[in-house]
Amino acid sequence: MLQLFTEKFVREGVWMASIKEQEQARMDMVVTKVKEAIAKDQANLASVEADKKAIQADFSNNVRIKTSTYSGMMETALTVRQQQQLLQERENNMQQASRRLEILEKLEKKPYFARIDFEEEGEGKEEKIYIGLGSFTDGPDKFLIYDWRAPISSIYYDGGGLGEVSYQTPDGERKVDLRLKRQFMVEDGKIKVVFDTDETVGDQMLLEVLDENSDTKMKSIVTTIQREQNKIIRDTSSDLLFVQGAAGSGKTSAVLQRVAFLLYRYRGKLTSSQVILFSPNQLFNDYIDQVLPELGEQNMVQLTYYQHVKRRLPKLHVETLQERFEEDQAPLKQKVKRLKDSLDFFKASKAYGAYLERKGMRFKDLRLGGEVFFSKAHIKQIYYSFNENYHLRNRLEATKERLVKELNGQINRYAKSDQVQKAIQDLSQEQLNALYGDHPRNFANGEKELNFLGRQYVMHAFKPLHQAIIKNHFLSINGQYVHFLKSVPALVDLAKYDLTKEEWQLELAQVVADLKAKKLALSDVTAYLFLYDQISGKRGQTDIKQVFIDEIQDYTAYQLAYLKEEFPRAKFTMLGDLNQAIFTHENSHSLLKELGTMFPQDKTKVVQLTKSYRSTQQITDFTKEILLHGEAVTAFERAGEKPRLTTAKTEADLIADVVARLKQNQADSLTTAVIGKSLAECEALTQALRAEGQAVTLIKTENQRLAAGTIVVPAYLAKGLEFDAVIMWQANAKNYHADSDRQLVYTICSRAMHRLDIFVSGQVTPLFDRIDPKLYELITK
Ligand SMILES: Nc1ncnc2c1ncn2[C@@H]1O[C@H](COP(=O)(O)OP(=O)(O)OP(=O)(O)O)[C@@H](O)[C@H]1O
Repeated sequence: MLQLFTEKFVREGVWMASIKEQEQARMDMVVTKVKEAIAKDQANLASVEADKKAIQADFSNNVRIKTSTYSGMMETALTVRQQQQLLQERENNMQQASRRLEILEKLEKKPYFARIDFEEEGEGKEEKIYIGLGSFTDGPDKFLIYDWRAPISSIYYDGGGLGEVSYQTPDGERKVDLRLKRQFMVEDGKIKVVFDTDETVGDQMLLEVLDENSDTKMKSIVTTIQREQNKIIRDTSSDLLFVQGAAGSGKTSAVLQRVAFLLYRYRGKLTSSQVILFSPNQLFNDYIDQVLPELGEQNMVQLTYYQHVKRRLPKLHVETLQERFEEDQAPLKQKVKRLKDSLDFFKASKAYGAYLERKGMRFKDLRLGGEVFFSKAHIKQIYYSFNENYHLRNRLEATKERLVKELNGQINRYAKSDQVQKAIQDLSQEQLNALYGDHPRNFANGEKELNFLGRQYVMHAFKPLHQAIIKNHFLSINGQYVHFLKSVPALVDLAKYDLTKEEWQLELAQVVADLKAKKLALSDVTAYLFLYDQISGKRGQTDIKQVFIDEIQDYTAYQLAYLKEEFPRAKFTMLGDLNQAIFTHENSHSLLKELGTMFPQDKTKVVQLTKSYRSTQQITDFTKEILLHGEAVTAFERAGEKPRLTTAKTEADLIADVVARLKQNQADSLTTAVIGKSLAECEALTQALRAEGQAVTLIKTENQRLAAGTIVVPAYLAKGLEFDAVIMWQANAKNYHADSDRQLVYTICSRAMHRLDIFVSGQVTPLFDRIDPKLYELITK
């Protein structure tokens, strides 16, 4: 029997070896052609560049600037325009050519990673295609490589076994009989390993990829996209695509692949600057910024919600990530936050906006030199003098127009006044020249000239006032926001949020004090901006076509509703794990419900990802038990060590063990992140580790870069990241006791790919009580 098996393996081994040879021969042929194409493209690029230089040289040598006559000026303008167009055309060609060249250079190293053989229904002949990062042809329609985003490539990812499968084309669904699915691991044009997929070796390649070590930059998953991830990547029909996925299930990876897919699918109609990705923090932005370039695409716009709002409020201190995380929330604050974060509060903001169309606007006097020029009562009277067809935007515009008109009237009146006329007589020649400016000095008579100078003089003096009108300085946004908060009891049922009117008054006093100190909590910022947008009639950014929001569980319904108003033409992809809500806690579970009311049902798709790829089976089995409903999470079968929980009486007793662990990890070539709860705790630990001779980098703010080697990082900055080994520092009952800490503990532990250690002095967090002791190793010091 054993002999039979051995023979079978030897036979298969020999067979695979000859397949590898054949495939390598084909790959060599393709690489040669890619090289030829590179040489051709380089020559092309050089000639376009030379062409561009020639146009520039021609321009500076031959264009004579003629400004003495009108026709001369027109002629010059036309020539300049023509030259600019020529240059622009060359510039576009160059950009396209260099992008193509970049892809070809990638293809030279790794032409493709998969082959599929299939027969299309009704075609009667078998086809075989190779799939890589970009398409490459050898003559019209002779594809040597298919782009992974081409419709047909989908069947490689849609997986399962061989046999009948279907794929979507822009013209509808097509069926094929899939006969072979072959994967290649390639380095520098050489095939290292070939896998033929059948029932027995389904995920061999994935296993190899997941076994690799972490990096300070995220990598693309193009070679091993899984079926459920493929659905997310290729969806084109939803206005809202909501991806709920376990930690490490590939949400971020899939969504970055999706951006690349959409840029390909809508080439010419969608550019990377029309795609925005909101990330949890700046560190994460930095972590993922190589994925799209690796896929041969340009990065989309990437920012955090904080950056997005903060840049509009430069003069206010907006609560930072750290403040938000580390503040101790009193029960009243929590109730208030629940209300302010809700869709009810958003609706109240809208209702208040509608109310302002009739009354309630707050204005500030417009002053000049300390004197009231336009009083707030006057401005208010103008504002509400327009009929009810005027909405807030038109009302504001019309008010400004009226104020400018009145200002002009005043300017004319002042210009003729004796006071001004006298002032002009006293001006020096230099000051007069400044008043004339570029204006021709051929006045019909002296009076006209004096009038002109008078106007100029007054206009100059009134300029700050004019600016103040244009810049809406007569609006009182702080006063208006406070007024809105005062009106809230009439707009929302406070009892629904378990709040009394007295409690709301307390909150109001707090916001007033905050605004005086030029501060704003994050839960007020969005409502504040939205109010300003309504009053000023700011239009949404209609050019943005795709908005991606990662770690959606940390957003509030209010913020999402606001983003939807801001990007009215965009389709949304939101991804998150309601089990990792570290800022919004229990609210996160109602988020999905609230989202459901914001988008049309038939245009909303919810996809669940339950398989976790990041961690070994042992780590995933452990981390999912931290959750109350973790049973839905399944581990990808990759074996590793059990997580280890080390306890000691005092913190000092633990340091030596942490150091020993770090050394072991280094010896095993594993990069470690030590994750603590607060920044203060991380700072203290960093010092202790450094005193023991460990070179560690402390990540203090999100604006830092992820360094190679061991890092110490507070939990709220570890979102979305992953590390070979994680040391959770001080998982004690003091740090993590409430049920609401569960999600944070889960987030920390689920950052580990290959090894997880937990250190505790004092009492272990009760959140571990429910974990089966068989799932970890307990070491008591
Ligand atoms: N199809 C895949 N092929 C290869 N690797 C994958 C695949 N899917 C996920 N991974 C890997 O699993 C890890 C986790 O992926 P990712 O960070 O995208 O997950 P996530 O769902 O966003 O996680 P979290 O919510 O915990 O931040 C990454 O290392 C990623 O490369």
